[in-house]
Amino acid sequence: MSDTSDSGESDRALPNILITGTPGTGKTSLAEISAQATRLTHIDVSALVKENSLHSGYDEEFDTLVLDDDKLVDELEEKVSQGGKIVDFHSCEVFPERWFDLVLVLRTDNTILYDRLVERGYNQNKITENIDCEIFQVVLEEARESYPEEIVVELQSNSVEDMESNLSRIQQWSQLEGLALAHKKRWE
Ligand SMILES: Nc1ncnc2c1ncn2[C@@H]1O[C@H](COP(=O)(O)OP(=O)(O)OP(=O)(O)O)[C@@H](O)[C@H]1O
Repeated sequence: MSDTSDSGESDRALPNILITGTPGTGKTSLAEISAQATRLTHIDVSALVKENSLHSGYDEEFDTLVLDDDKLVDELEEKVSQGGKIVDFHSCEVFPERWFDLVLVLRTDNTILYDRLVERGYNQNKITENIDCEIFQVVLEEARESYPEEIVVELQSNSVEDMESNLSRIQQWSQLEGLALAHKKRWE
């Protein structure tokens, strides 16, 4: 069953949310607690890429896997088209625009992000690359270029209070959007 009608409108019964942002900004943490608090299912893309070898090798310099975009999109298409997913990944331009009803870009202050990346054991090269990525807000610009501006929301993710506030916004939004989608389906 296609998930888009001729107008490109999705006919998902439950919304899809993408949580993106520089590595270390808290995507997986927020996605996990949000899935527990809503009817949305969490898809940790980084874990999926590793488990299903959705990459074309390993980049020694930046200590990272080289993503195979086509393999990833093929793997996710059916799952995401059903709706009701909260997807977390540090990049967003690889995904079709029609997949998501809301794109949350997490932002973290550089000093806080630096400490998190050190704690995670990243090498200096990888830390510098990610801090530069956050300073130049690479992921936010990528999200704004890839999705309609009105569905891209920037959220601070520095503290536990921020995480709690972000969670309650996701809970409220997913309930409202879920109602709206159900209403739309009922009256189509
Ligand atoms: N809002 C927050 N306040 C304080 N600590 C946080 C917050 N969000 C995440 N953290 C902590 O920061 C670290 C990184 O979080 P997490 O793994 O969720 O980031 P991520 O963006 O998913 O990283 P990656 O993209 O590498 O998977 C974890 O130790 C987590 O507990």
